[in-house]
Amino acid sequence: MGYQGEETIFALASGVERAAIAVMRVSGKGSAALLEHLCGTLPPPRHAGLRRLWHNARTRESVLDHAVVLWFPGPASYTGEDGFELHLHAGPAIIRAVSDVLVEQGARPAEPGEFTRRAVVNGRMDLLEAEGVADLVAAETEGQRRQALAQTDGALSRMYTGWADQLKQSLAWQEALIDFPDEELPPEVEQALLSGMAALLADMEQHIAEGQQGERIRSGMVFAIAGPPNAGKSSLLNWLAGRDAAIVSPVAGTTRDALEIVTTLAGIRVTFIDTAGLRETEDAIEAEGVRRALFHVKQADCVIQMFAADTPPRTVFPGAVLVGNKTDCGPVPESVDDVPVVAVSLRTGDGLQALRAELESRAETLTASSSGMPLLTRARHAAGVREACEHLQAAMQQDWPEMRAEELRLAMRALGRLTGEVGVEDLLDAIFGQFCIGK
Ligand SMILES: Nc1nc2c(ncn2[C@@H]2O[C@H](COP(=O)(O)OP(=O)(O)OP(=O)(O)O)[C@@H](O)[C@H]2O)c(=O)[nH]1
Ligand SMILES: [K+]
Ligand SMILES: [Mg+2]
Repeated sequence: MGYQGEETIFALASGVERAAIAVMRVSGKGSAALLEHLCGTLPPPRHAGLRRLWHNARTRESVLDHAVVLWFPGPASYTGEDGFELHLHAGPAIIRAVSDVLVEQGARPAEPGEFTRRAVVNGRMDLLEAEGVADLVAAETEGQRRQALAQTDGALSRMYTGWADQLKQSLAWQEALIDFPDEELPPEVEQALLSGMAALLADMEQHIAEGQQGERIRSGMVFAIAGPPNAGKSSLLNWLAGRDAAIVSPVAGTTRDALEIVTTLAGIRVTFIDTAGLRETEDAIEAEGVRRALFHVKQADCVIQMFAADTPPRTVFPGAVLVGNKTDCGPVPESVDDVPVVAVSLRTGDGLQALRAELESRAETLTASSSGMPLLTRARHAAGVREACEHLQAAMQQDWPEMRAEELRLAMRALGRLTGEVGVEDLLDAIFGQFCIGK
């Protein structure tokens, strides 16, 4: 603790859009001197004070603004360093004038994510929590907000740290087995060691298996609408979008290019893709459309398979939501291949509420954690846990005690890299480069 960034950095922490107030954030060694230069006396720590900001408070040279000032002495600050905030009137000329004084006095504009990076370097948060901050700032949906907030609160960090502790415990036992001849330790120790490792491995594997769910919440998911021509796929897309996004016509083969709309379903960001009607065709362009439709069916998190009342499908795509359209024209079968059919009419609105409920429940199922464990949210996490799993597996298969201990150490290191405890210098640039300036 007590680390002070040699360079004092500043950035506008509020957005660039027109607003009443702009928050200028400053952090680093020179903060106290800078704030005194601007407003004379420091307000009490973490208490808002109304101050005149001067070009130079000592000489009382030209007032820049009247501002609310907050003084955050380290180490109990966001970055762990001394820092302060100025709540300025948000006029561009004021922001420029204050920035100019800060630069004159030796501060420099912050790089993207530099405040949070300093917070990590100073031990105020770990890497996972920092990634949570980035996700929280970017969150657009309720699901993203909830997940990012949990990660910022350390839910994922605590789980990984707990796993690393269990590995450390196993390692301690393993080393005891190495150090003491086997007569002195009861055989149950070896047994307990192995069953502990097996239980941990099962948890990790479950976590990886649920990995997609967290990534789906974070980046959203894709529902592809597919089925034969004239089933009403484009009509469904327009209903979901609440506007005439796609061309609807009685001509079979109207849709060629896949068309996307983005909306929120049960708090999850969902992209719906309308695709070309699936059929054999001589038309080269339509054939390309069909090829793309099949590509989207394969890639999607969920397929909405549509058909018109009079032409039910012979086979159902795996996991599809089956929708029978045009109930106004005739009866729709209750199920196909034991898969229940949601019967609707996009013309009359019949069944659409039930369809929305079904789609929402799909969105929830596809993003739920069945184990109750916090979900991993990035490919980086999946790769790290997978690596830890591989070493743990290798440890369990090892008969040679020293090698087993080494595999346990490697598994611990893989988890340590996730929270940023070990060897992450190279990771920092990659992670913080994606932040916005001012965070
Ligand atoms: N009677 C009736 N007609 C419908 C209904 N839904 C859609 N239609 C009509 O069916 C025709 C085809 O609808 P589209 O939405 O273009 O069907 P599509 O599946 O996108 O067709 P392609 O893009 O050619 O594959 C249009 O004339 C729609 O107005 C419905 O519930 N009842
Ligand atoms: K059509
Ligand atoms: Mg269409």
